[in-house]
Amino acid sequence: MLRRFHSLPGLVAALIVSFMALTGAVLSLKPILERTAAPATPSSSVADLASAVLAALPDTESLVRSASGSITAYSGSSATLIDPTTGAALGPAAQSPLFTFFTELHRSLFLGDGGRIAAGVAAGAMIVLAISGILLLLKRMGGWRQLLTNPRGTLSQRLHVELARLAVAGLLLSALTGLYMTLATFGVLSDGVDGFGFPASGSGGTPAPVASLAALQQVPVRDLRALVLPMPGDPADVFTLTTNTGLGYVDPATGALIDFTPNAPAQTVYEAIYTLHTGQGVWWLAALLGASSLAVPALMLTGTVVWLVRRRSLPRFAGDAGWRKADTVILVGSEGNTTWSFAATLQSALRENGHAVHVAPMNSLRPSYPRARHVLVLAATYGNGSAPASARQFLARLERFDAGSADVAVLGFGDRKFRNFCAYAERVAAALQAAGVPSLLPISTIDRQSAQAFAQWGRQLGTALGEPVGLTHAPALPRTASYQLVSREDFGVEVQAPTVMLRFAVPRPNGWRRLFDAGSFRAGDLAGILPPGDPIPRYYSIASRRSDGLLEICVRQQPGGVCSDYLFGLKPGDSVQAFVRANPDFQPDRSRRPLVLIGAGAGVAPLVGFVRANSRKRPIHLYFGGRDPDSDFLYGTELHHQLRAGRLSSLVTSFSRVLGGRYVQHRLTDDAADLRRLVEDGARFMVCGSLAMGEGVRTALNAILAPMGLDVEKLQASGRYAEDVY
Ligand SMILES: Cc1cc2nc3c(=O)[nH]c(=O)nc-3n(C[C@H](O)[C@H](O)[C@H](O)COP(=O)(O)O)c2cc1C
Repeated sequence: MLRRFHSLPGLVAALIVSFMALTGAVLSLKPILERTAAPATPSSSVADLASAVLAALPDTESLVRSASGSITAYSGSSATLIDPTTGAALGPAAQSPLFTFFTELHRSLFLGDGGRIAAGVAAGAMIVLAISGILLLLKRMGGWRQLLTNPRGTLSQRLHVELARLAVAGLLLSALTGLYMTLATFGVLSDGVDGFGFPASGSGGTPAPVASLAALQQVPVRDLRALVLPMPGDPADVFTLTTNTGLGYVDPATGALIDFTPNAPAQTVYEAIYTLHTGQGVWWLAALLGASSLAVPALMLTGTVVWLVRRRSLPRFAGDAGWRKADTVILVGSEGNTTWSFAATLQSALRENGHAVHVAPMNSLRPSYPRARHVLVLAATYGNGSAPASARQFLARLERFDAGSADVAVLGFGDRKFRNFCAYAERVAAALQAAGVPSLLPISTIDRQSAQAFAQWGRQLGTALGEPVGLTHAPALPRTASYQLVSREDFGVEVQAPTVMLRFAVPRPNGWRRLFDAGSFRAGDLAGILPPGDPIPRYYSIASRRSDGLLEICVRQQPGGVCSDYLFGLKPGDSVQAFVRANPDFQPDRSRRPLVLIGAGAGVAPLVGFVRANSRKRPIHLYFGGRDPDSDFLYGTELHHQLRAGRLSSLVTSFSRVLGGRYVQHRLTDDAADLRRLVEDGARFMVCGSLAMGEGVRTALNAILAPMGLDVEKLQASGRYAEDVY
């Protein structure tokens, strides 16, 4: 919803908003130029100034002081620029035709009231864009604290975020004040100016010299806005004096101030808002507003690219029946998009059978589907059994769901090497059952995108529907790039734990392609590697950052492992097909509380990356498990260096193939008292390694935490325990 708010009015209003912003940016030059030519603020009085001007220009009818401090004397149709200190005439005052043109263009596009309304609508659109953008950013970065951290994603996404962060305050200010001024123009809000009352009449006495008039002597020139002189030959006429604080009249004979009316509060507000919008008299504000406005076309361009990329990444389904007409609804919970390709195969098989099919993300679950007889939910699982991106709102939406006469089948997609195999799909199936939605089929699961298992499920579905459903699925290849191996280091061969540290050069797309490049990554993210001839990627945790220019992973050779065998065979100069994938569930939080990192073998790779990035020197305690310090102590030299540099507070190692060898979980038990103290200080745990090691660590930590009334599950529920085990 938020995204739709940010993109739909965004694209529709982008052009007019950009136009308003660019004309506004031109106008912002005016206060800046005026500032460069600004006269010194004189300390003299209005009486002295008027007297000096009248001596030089006896026909002067009025004096006007601009927000930037320049003074103009008007007489009939002639306007003369005045030196505010001496009152001397400096020459004819000419309005810049450029600024006059742009002012009118910006206010009304030369279209009268219609243009003024369009300008107001553009201001409203800008407000919607700015606020929805801030909320999206908060969601994306994970809260206020993270708002200023480095953005992620494609170059266009990063540029969009960086520019928006710089410009949003100025743009919101321009838009809010612009909208206020439009509403004031049409009388919806008051500008506090109710027209002038009748000017008071003077005493009718003989006019005294202007320099001697007390009321004018008391007003310094810096407070003057305008002084209208009395008509010569009209003894009853008076001076009309407008100052920063109000409007009054001055008797030309006695110099007394008559009927001074202070500005109404609404006028003061209007004037403040006018200044905030135009930056008049405040050059640095004008510069800020102008610079923010210049960002708008760039935001429009990068925003459009972001929108196009997102659209391109969502699979398109030809012949979608729409949710109102569909008899079968397929809902997809996916993060890496592969489940969408299974949905496409299913959709086309059902359409061939004559079904009206609608396919949508699980997040788009509607309160009801009027004609649906079957709802088929295809859901992947992520992290610790959590929902993939396109399903995060599903369970909340389910509370308002009325299945009507439809029944439901859930198909889970996952990977058995994770502890919570298809756990999210199971949660969805349980929630549907609890909501009383009748079941078409019991839940089934697909391990590692198995096309055979999918075809088998198709046969079960066909039996339940009473029609053959042939699901022949050809997995779609993920979009990859070529990563060339720069160097490799081998470990653990002597202790039967061959592990290789591989460093690849990060490919940099050329020219405009960089805008679409999603190749940014940080330690803890995943490198998806495609072994030749195999469409299913294998994921490895990354130890480096994109800015290092290298993608570094550690791979343990698995007996019969297709991908690990392939990677072990690589020589420097060889290339692999790979892509990177964010792994937000396995990232250190931004707090300064202690971090306890536990890793064994190749699992230490992302943890070393977290230590490298610890420039704030947050307390980090690392437990490393291996077999023999002489053979598989990965990153041993570097970790000792990080200890000396203060990025690592303590390093505890544990080797299993040495005399009295032990596993890393045993070292945790040795340190139980210290660990409990760290937990009291709010420590967070991050564990990376094999499934068996992950289980051992859990068991040890549960025993350590028990006296505190805590366990790993509780820490996990409060976001203080993350694991990446396989
Ligand atoms: C970072 C990551 C975490 C995963 N966590 C789990 C998990 O906890 N349980 C599971 O069964 N599968 C897990 N998987 C496997 C995915 O669910 C599986 O590959 C699925 O087919 C991906 O579908 P998608 O590409 O549509 O998102 C994980 C995959 C990745 C990349």
